[in-house]
Amino acid sequence: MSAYTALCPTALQAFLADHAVGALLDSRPIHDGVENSNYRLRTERGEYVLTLFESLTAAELPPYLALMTGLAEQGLPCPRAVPDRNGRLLGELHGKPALLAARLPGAGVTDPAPHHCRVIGAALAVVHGVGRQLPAMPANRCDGAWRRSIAAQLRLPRDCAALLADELAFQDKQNPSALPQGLVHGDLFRDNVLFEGDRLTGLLDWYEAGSGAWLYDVAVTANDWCGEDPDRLRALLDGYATIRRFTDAEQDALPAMLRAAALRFWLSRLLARQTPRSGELVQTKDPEEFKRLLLHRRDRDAAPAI
Ligand SMILES: Nc1ncnc2c1ncn2[C@@H]1O[C@H](COP(=O)(O)OP(=O)(O)OP(=O)(O)O)[C@@H](O)[C@H]1O
Ligand SMILES: N[C@@H](CCO)C(=O)O
Repeated sequence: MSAYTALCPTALQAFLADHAVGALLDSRPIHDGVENSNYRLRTERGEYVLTLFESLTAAELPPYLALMTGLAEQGLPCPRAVPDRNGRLLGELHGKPALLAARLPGAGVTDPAPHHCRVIGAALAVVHGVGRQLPAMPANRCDGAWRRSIAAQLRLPRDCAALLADELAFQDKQNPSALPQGLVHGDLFRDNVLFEGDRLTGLLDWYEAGSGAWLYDVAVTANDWCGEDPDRLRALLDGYATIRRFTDAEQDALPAMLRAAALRFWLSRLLARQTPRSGELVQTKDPEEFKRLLLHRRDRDAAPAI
């Protein structure tokens, strides 16, 4: 669970008084997420999620809020911000940028069936298609320069350092910018997606979104949803391809891209473990999970084909 900032009831009441949501009936921290502080609120008018941004600043947030609004207007199940009485989407609470959004129905899927993987694959391809009609986002932050800068900050045992050096060298030889590009979510893990039964009801947490290779987004999503399970991976790729066919170059690049996506989260989780943040209720995620997956993706015999 992450709730870095504790909510003071008086400050929360004052914040909500600026929004036409009625009186607060209940508030509780949300047991998922590692980046921001999230609270589930129930008021006289309905259910909401309050996010206090712990890293992104008020100046950095507008493109992400515009993106979520644009996607929701195109019919995708993305959070809709509740404007305050002056029409502003972003407020401030405890000195942090604060966003009130309508709570979407459904719950995260921890053990997805191939069916869920097919649905999320197709949804991702829809996102990529819809993104073409929206203003371009800044470049995805987790590129080769980012990898190198994180790697330079890490203190690792010798075997991990050797694996990292070898993988960085391999990835430096790839050319993701030659692949089809556009909007990428960048973090479409299971805990950023809601399902109600078999129906997809929420695509959350767009704060890693950017412009980049669509195949990178497919690989990030596939690594978390499918792990080492080939049936889930097949289903996710098939689902995606029902909306947009992969190009020949993407088919060739998939094994390397799955490695790049595993490397990206191994690095960010290692950094989070090494530089813990203080807070009320803080969770970090296990870097070993992505080290294991990276080793699996490097195994030539296990290399998947589209
Ligand atoms: N609009 C919403 N409707 C329903 N649930 C939501 C909504 N926004 C957030 N949540 C819930 O809060 C959890 C955390 O939200 P979110 O993923 O945005 O937080 P985060 O700290 O940025 O997480 P991450 O670690 O993925 O970066 C989600 O997994 C989901 O359960
Ligand atoms: N989804 C990320 C955390 C947020 O970026 C992870 O599981 O490491």
